[in-house]
Amino acid sequence: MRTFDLVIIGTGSGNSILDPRFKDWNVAVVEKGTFGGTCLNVGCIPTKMFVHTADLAATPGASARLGVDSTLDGVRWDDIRDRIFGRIDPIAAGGREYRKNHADNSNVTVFEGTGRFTEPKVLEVTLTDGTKQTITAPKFVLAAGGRVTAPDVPGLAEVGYETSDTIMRLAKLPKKLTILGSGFVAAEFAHVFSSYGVDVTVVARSGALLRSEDDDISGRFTALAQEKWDVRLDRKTVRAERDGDVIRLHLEGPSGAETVESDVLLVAVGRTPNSDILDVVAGGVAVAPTGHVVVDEYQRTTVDGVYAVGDISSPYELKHVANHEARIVQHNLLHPEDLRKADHRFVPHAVFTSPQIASVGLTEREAKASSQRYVVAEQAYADIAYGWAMEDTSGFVKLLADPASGQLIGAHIMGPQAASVIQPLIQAMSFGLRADDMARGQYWIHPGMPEVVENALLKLVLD
Ligand SMILES: Cc1cc2nc3c(=O)[nH]c(=O)nc-3n(C[C@H](O)[C@H](O)[C@H](O)COP(=O)(O)OP(=O)(O)OC[C@H]3O[C@@H](n4cnc5c(N)ncnc54)[C@H](O)[C@@H]3O)c2cc1C
Ligand SMILES: NC(=O)c1ccc[n+]([C@@H]2O[C@H](COP(=O)([O-])OP(=O)(O)OC[C@H]3O[C@@H](n4cnc5c(N)ncnc54)[C@H](O)[C@@H]3O)[C@@H](O)[C@H]2O)c1
Repeated sequence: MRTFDLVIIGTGSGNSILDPRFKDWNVAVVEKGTFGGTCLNVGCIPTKMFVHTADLAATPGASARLGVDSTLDGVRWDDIRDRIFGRIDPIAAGGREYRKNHADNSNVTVFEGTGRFTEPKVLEVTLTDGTKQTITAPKFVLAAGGRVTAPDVPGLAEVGYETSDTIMRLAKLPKKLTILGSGFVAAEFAHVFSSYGVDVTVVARSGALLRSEDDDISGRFTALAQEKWDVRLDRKTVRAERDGDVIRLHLEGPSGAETVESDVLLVAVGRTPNSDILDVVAGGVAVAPTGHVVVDEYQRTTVDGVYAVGDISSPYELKHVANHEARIVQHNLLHPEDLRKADHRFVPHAVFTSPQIASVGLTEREAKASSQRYVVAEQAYADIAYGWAMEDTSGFVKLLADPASGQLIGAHIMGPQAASVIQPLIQAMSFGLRADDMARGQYWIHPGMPEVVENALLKLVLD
């Protein structure tokens, strides 16, 4: 058994923990897949590169009503795909090379294989050549992320479906794509592929897309989606079958039995933490019923010296959360006498679909359920100067605030650049700025998009 000072499992957010301050630590890094993890290789980065090209491809369709006539001559899938991964793959390879062979990392040993705990702080790694190595350390960081799941639908495993891990590398663009699921991945890839001219069907088991968003966002997004995609709501997927090049889903819905056919099926029904593959329970680490490793506010697991970060322990499953937690663990490893807490008070997210969506804090549904007093204000993009100039028809900001304290408790935006427009609201919530002070205590550039936030703030009726 080899002994290290620190073992890091997973090279997504885990890889960012090491810096020159660890130069005197004898560190083992364990990775079973591609260096860099989900966000770099199959998540945030490539998806947003596809979304950018989708936004470009969608422009001719949106600009004619403003008097700018252009046509989309075509989408060169092979070129888009190869350009994107031609930029990403070398970063992953470079990250691996740096950790394995660069002089900066002479204190780091990379184990390429799958780690599995056999007892507390003892990890057996099955290397890619099939051999096994056992390693131990007083400190561990569990950063093994999560993986795509699939529902238990008869025939599904046999039809050859895609997931977010595989769909971006398709050999050719499909004519017809069915997406099973109606969350983040579904909304983003429906936008990408429909903008490229693919005929998209979205199968949702509930009555709305993105239903964990505020009901106004989810409702309006679903209505817009129904204009662009074949949206099947309240559908149970009963069976899947392949018939030559066609994948057929048998559904049951409000009007009875129906089928949907396509040449590619994307399954996008969520992810599960990799705590089972890692057998953290054998390592003495407690796991929640969701499969997430249990951590305290310092990102400590139930085993002394063992920390966890990112999707393996976080219900948010977002890269900015994993990054924040990695910085907290980095500090806590280096300064055990001065531990820092992770801050999960106001975790925002954005869905890079069309229109873009961003949100932070409570939805109105959650505010109602919490029985706290709240006031609501809404502002349409169309009624601020820039949104009016763009002739935006669907975008809006919805704010919830506590009228007694003046504090914002939730912000929900659908519309152009929502992921950027929301940032001052995240800042206000994080630093406790009152909504009225925020509106009146600063200039808002005219005519800038953030005026939609200013006007929503001004509409809040506080005590
Ligand atoms: C399609 C898609 C788009 C996304 N877009 C966004 C976005 O726009 N914004 C955003 O904030 N988030 C986004 N996310 C979520 C984001 O990618 C994740 O939250 C983030 O990557 C999690 O990082 P992590 O370090 O926890 O895990 P990962 O990056 O998944 O890293 C875990 C690593 O551990 C390795 N590993 C697992 N088990 C073992 C084992 N037993 N032994 C050795 N190694 C192991 C894995 O191979 C992997 O490399 C997206 C996710 C997906 C799937
Ligand atoms: N922009 C971003 O930040 C971004 C983008 C993509 C993915 N992600 C992350 O990746 C994770 C995975 O994304 P996702 O879209 O797969 O998950 P999700 O949790 O966002 O959505 C899953 C969807 O599948 C549906 N579903 C679940 N079980 C089902 C079943 N048996 N049959 C039919 N539908 C079912 C759910 O109702 C939900 O609509 C998310 O949690 C998210 O945090 C983030």
